[in-house]
Amino acid sequence: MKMAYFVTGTDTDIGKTWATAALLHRFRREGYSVAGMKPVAAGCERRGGKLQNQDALLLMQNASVGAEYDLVNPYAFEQPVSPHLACGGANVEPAIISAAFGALQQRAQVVLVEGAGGWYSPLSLTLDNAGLARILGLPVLVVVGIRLGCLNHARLTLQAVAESGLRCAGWVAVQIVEHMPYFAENVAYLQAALPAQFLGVLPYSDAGDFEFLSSGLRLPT
Ligand SMILES: Nc1ncnc2c1ncn2[C@@H]1O[C@H](COP(=O)(O)OP(=O)(O)OP(=O)(O)O)[C@@H](O)[C@H]1O
Ligand SMILES: C[C@H](N)[C@H](N)CCCCCC(=O)O
Ligand SMILES: [Mg+2]
Repeated sequence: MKMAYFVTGTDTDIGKTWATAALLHRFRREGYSVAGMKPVAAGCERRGGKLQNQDALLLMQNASVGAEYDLVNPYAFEQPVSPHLACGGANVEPAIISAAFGALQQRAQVVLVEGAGGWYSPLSLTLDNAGLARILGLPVLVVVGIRLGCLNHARLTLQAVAESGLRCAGWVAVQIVEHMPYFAENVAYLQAALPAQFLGVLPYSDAGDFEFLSSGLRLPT
């Protein structure tokens, strides 16, 4: 059986990549072969003459199948700004992303596709995360970085996903702030407020041991 999800979040820098890496391990623990994808990345370094992005490299490190860099991250832009600016007017072709996604699906039973920024963040001058998720036709996982302001961002994101006509298959709370006052109460509020399955908490960690961090997560259904 093939499964795939589009991973979005309440903002940039709130734990999407960490949650995606942990979920890759969670699926691996159930015996699935897994791959991650970061179709559009802004904020890349040149390695061996090629632009590469840390999120894409982290997803590759935590996958169970091998894949060429360009399949995991077909669009790599240098500047760490919104992709519609970083792309310098270059076209982001959904067909290229769909083809790379299809190739990953040939290799792995589970493919997790990490967006850039949040649900309505642009990926180019003509495409945003919501549009790409619709083109790929994937159920959506929402990562909520638990910090002040996230209750509003999380509810807005779930509403926007529903308006896009896509199913939200679950949400993950990431403890991105080590000592967040009322952390548990904020998570409890979201469990009651969000119309989607709660997949659990990714606890705060200095280490980034994704196998260990994934142990408290449920698989989406
Ligand atoms: N559970 C955690 N514990 C401690 N720090 C974390 C945790 N999750 C994420 N972080 C920190 O927050 C930073 C941002 O997380 P992450 O890279 O997953 O965000 P993102 O939402 O994927 O960002 P982007 O929009 O750039 O893709 C990480 O580099 C890491 O340092
Ligand atoms: C550079 C950063 N880390 C992300 N990759 C891009 C975030 C884009 C956010 C755009 C926005 O919604 O304002
Ligand atoms: Mg990321």
